Amino acid sequence: MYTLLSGLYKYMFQKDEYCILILGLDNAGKTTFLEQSKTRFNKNYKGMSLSKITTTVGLNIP
Ligand SMILES: Nc1nc2c(ncn2[C@@H]2O[C@H](COP(=O)(O)OP(=O)(O)OP(=O)(O)O)[C@@H](O)[C@H]2O)c(=O)[nH]1
Ligand SMILES: [Mg+2]
Repeated sequence: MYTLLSGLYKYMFQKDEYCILILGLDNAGKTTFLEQSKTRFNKNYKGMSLSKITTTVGLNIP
């Protein structure tokens, strides 16, 4: 019974999770696209100014 109820709860309230790979050459606009997407779809996220985005060194894990 507990499993049934917890499964129903998860089905109703859990958010879907997606994995997205952004692939492109240097200076293709990957970081800009990521920042713009986060700004557009996350109301609480205050986006980085476009002029401040420079070449990414290492990883960019959101
Ligand atoms: N005109 C134009 N410029 C863009 C667009 N998207 C990004 N840029 C510019 O392209 C340049 C590189 O953007 P980045 O987002 O740093 O590119 P990146 O793919 O993350 O680069 P790396 O981190 O070096 O791999 C920046 O000067 C951006 O302002 C676009 O849609 N149009
Ligand atoms: Mg980058």
